[in-house]
Amino acid sequence: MPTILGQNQYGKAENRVVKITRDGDTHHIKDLNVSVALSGDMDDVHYSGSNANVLPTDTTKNTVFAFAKEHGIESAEQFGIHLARHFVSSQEPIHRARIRIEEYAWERIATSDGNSRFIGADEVKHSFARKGQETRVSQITYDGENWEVISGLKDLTVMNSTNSEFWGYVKDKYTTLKEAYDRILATDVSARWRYNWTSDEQRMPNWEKSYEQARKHMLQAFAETYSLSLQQTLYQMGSRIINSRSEIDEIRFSLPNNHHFLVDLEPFGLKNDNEVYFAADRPYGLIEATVLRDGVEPKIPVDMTNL
Ligand SMILES: O=c1[nH]c(=O)c2[nH]c(=O)[nH]c2[nH]1
Repeated sequence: MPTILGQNQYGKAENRVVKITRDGDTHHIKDLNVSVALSGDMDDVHYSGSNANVLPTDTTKNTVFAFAKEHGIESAEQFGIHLARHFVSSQEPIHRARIRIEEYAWERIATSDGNSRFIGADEVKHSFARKGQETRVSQITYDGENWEVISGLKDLTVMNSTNSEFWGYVKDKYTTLKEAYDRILATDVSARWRYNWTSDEQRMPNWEKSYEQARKHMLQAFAETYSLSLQQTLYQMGSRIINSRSEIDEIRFSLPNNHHFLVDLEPFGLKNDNEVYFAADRPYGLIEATVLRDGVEPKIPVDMTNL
């Protein structure tokens, strides 16, 4: 049966590019997921395997990262226009470029009043929470006598674009990680906290207020901790909640370390001055721990996935 080639397109999908623009100590984030699909004179590669007209998908990926540096990311639309025009105008066999972009929105984390290192600023200049992501969760257990209330949240994505280091760790023959003195620290917070209220219904906590306050303290601790490891930041987040909310005795975190790797732009003659990052989705470090009020028995399960 004779066959003919129908519609075809190719390119690199889901290039996760994060661009930090540093305006003094105020940072701005653009976080995009960019997919490139090119089409044109591509019969030969399908019919005979000749790659003579094929710009590698790897090159389309590099172009996305290089353009983030060269042209900046003013808007997703503007960035997509630059890319599409480039592929069609620079490659004779390419007649059509479709650039799809998802943009993840971030908002600045508000600072605490008083003893913050960022007094005077309403918002931390380099700390962000991703918009509209999180899910609030709770588990209520009652045995006819006593209550156990565990509340928390998951999928609250946060990022510090500076004030994070990681060095001084153990190095064995398999260690290749370079020490970092200014890295991005990003995680999807999953936290569960346990209330010490168990029975007196007249003295029940105000659940709405407690949730808002616990969330706020946790975010402020994330933003205000100069981090030497995600473990240290986790402990600060937990102890900030325990110290500021007397109704909460225990909190457990599961924090993926969402790695952001600086992209090597040297091959394109470009200097990457901590601006353009590849946001990797896996594998990721997973940092988990419980923070307790001193003297309290831990009760939140180690594995919180079903909680
Ligand atoms: O904050 C971190 N903690 C680690 O334990 C770790 N391990 C690693 O490779 N990177 C990091 N970062």
